[in-house]
Amino acid sequence: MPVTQRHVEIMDTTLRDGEQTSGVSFSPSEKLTIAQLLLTEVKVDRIEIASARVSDGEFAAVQSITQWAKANGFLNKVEVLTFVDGDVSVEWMLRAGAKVMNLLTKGSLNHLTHQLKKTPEEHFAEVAAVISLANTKGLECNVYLEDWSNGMRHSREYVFQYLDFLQHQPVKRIMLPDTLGVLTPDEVTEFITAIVARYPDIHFDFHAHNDYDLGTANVLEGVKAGARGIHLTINGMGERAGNASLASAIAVLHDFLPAVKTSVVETSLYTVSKLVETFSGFRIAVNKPIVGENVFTQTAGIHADGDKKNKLYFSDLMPERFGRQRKYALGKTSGKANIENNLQQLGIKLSDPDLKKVTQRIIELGDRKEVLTQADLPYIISDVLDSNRIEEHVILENYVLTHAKNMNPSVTIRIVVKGQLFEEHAQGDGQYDAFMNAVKKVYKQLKTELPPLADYAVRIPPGGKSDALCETIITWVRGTKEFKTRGLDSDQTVSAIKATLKMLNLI
Ligand SMILES: CC(=O)SCCNC(=O)CCNC(=O)[C@H](O)C(C)(C)COP(=O)(O)OP(=O)(O)OC[C@H]1O[C@@H](n2cnc3c(N)ncnc32)[C@H](O)[C@@H]1OP(=O)(O)O
Repeated sequence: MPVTQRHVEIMDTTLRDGEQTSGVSFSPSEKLTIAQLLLTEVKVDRIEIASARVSDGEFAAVQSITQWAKANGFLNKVEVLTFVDGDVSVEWMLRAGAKVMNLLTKGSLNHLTHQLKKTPEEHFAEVAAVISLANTKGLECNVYLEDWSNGMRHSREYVFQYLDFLQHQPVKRIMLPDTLGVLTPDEVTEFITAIVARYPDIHFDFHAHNDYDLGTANVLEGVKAGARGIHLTINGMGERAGNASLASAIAVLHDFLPAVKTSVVETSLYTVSKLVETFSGFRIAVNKPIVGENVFTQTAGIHADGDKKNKLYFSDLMPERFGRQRKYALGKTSGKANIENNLQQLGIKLSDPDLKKVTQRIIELGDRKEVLTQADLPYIISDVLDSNRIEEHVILENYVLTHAKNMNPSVTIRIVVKGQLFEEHAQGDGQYDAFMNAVKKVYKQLKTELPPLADYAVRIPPGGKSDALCETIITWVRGTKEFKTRGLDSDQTVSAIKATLKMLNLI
C-alpha cells in the first residue's frame, strides 16, 4: 500500500534561538551567509533570524537578510520574533523590511501573572491589538505561547481559553514551545494530540528544548501527534542545553516516519553545521549524531571485519547521506580489517605477514595512548617493515623564511629530490605560500605535477600552553581520492612545511 505523505514544515531558528547560546553572537554578514545557505542549499521551509528591538547590529542583520530574501523570492520564509509592545516591534519590523512576525505571548498563567502582571483578558486584548496592527501594515503573524508546556501541566484551562481566543484571530500558525525543555515524550504526545483534536484546522508548530536530552525524541512525538511544523537549530545550539538539533531531527523524521516528508536536503547538513561551528566558535561534540567528527568512525576491529565481509555494521544512517564518509580508526582496538580499510583508502597493499606486523605495532602504539591517524600509517609501515616502501626521497636541507612589514614574505629553499639538489627563491602572500611557490618551481623543472591542496586545518593540541605545539593537517587531492598529511611543530609555518614534505615523499 502506498503511504500518503504529509509535508512537515521545518523552521530553523539558529539565528534567533540558536544565537541565545551563551557567548555566541553572529555578525550581520555571518547571519546573511547562514540564512542564504539554509534557504538555498539546506532548503528549510522557514528561518527565524532575530528578536526585534535587540540592537543596531541585529537591525542591520535583519535588513540585509530581508533585502536579499526579497530579491530572491524568500521574504515570506524569513521570520522575526516580536513582543506584545503596542506598535514598537511592528515599527521595527517595518523599518527592517521583514514580513513575518512571530509574536511572543504568554502560554502559561504563571508567566502571565508573574512576568507581565496582567490578567488573561488584558493580555488577549493587547495581543489582538498587535495582531490587528500587524495585519493592517501587511505583516503575516504567527503566535508563540511561551512556557506552553508548563501551561499545559499547571494551567490547562488558561491555555485552552487562550487558544479559543486565538482561533478567531488572523494568525497563520500557533507555536507551542517547551520553553524549559521539561516535557517527556509521553506528555508531548498527550498535549499535542489534545490540542490538534480540538483545533484540527490550525497549523501548530512544536518547539523543543534539550534540557533533559529529549529534544529529538520530543520532536518525533510532536510530529506523530500532528504538529505541522517543528523548530530546530543547527548543532542543537540554543540557551542552556540548547534546542533540538536540525540534523538529528531530520534523520529521525526521514527514517522513522515514512508518512512524513520534509524539504531538507540531507547532504547539505554537514556543510552548514561546520560553517555554523566556525562562525559561532561553538564546538560540535565529536559524538554529536550526524555531524560529530567521530560518529561515522568504526574503532573496533570486529566491526571493521564485519563491514568488510558483508557491511554487517552498517545501518540506515549511511554517512554519504549527509555528505560524510565512513572511517576506520587506528588504535589498540584495531584489527587487521580496520587497518586494511585504511590502507585501501591510501592505495597501499601489504602482504599478510607485513599486515600482521603493522597491526601489532599499531596496537602497541595505541596501548601507549598514542593517537594515530591514517596519515601516520605510511610512516608506521615504513618504520615497521624497515623497507624502502616509503622512501625519504625528498629532503629539505635548508630554508630561510623572511617576514618584513609592508613586504611580501619570501623564502629560499635548498631541497634534494631523488638525489638532485635544487635551490629556489620565491615570494608569496604568506610564508607558507612563499614556500609552496618555491617548491612548485622545483617540481616544474622535474615536470611533476603536485596534488592540489583541498583543505588546510591548523589546531593547537588540547592542553596546549603558549609554547604549545601546533598541528597542521593538509588534505591533498589525488585523482578522485583525498589524502591527508600532518605536521607538528611549535611554529605554524614549519608544521605546514613538515606536512608538505610528507606529501612530497608520498607522491
Ligand atoms: C522564547 C524565548 O526564547 S524568548 C526570547 C526573546 N528574545 C529576547 O529576549 C531577546 C533579547 N532581549 C532583549 O534584548 C531585551 O530583553 C528587550 C529588548 C526585548 C527588552 O529589553 P528591556 O526593555 O531592557 O527589558 P528587560 O530585558 O529588562 O525585561 C524584559 C521586559 O519584557 C517584558 N516581557 C516579557 N515577555 C514579554 C512579551 N512577550 N511581550 C512584551 N513584553 C514582554 C517583561 O515583563 C519586562 O518588562 P518590564 O521591564 O516592564 O518588567
